[in-house]
Amino acid sequence: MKHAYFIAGTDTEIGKTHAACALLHAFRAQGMSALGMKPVAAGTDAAGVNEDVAALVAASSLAVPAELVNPYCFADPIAPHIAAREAGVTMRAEPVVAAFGELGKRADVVIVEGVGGFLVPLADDFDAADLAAALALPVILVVGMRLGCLNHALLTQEAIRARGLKLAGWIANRVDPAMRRFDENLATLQARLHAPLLGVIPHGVGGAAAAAHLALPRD
Ligand SMILES: Nc1ncnc2c1ncn2[C@@H]1O[C@H](COP(=O)(O)OP(=O)(O)OP(=O)(O)O)[C@@H](O)[C@H]1O
Ligand SMILES: C[C@H](N)[C@H](N)CCCCCC(=O)O
Ligand SMILES: [Mg+2]
Repeated sequence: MKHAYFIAGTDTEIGKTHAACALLHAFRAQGMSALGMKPVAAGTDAAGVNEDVAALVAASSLAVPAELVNPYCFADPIAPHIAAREAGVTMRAEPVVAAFGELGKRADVVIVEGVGGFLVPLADDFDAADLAAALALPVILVVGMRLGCLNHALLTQEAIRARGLKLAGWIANRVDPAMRRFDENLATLQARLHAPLLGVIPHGVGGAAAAAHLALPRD
């Protein structure tokens, strides 16, 4: 494995999966093999499929066992620690770290999507930030560009730093095409986030087309 990143977001439903898939395509376009991972997923369809996992698998260049891509999956689209408690499961870092290690043996790049926002609880004394720390990964922050994102992005930057993790870059994802003062908001984030802007993903652009809007992180 040459590169691996933890994809954090300013919130749930702001484009972590969308950006993670774009990054997988961007690395693949450089001739690297790339795998997506979703350690914790909440919400499945009638066939038991989680749409984030399906999207990451579709954007990956290799087929690997599902339990490596997604060690923890719950049916209900609710806060994952609640879904886990109801299922009688106590989530821990170790199975995720082990699965991540296996993925790393098979691909040049592993892109790990978090769950919800950066501090989402996973168990009584364990949250998504702990998971990123256990994996010891640099973080790429996806900012869902809409009113309110400045505060969410800056809080997340502080939380990443507080866990001793590196913010390797950030992606501005245009979830709200009608966001007012987009350019000024983008400039505000560029001034206050201490990491390179990897790109702006336009609204309605995904997959390989979105990859064309991204620069790969330097490290
Ligand atoms: N740039 C974009 N243009 C249009 N739609 C987008 C864009 N980015 C994300 N979306 C849509 O917004 C929704 C949320 O995106 P996505 O599933 O990637 O969010 P997420 O942060 O991964 O959410 P979760 O916390 O559930 O994992 C999806 O329907 C997705 O298709
Ligand atoms: C179900 C959803 N799409 C995500 N998988 C989980 C989001 C958890 C958010 C918890 C919270 O911060 O309130
Ligand atoms: Mg997602």
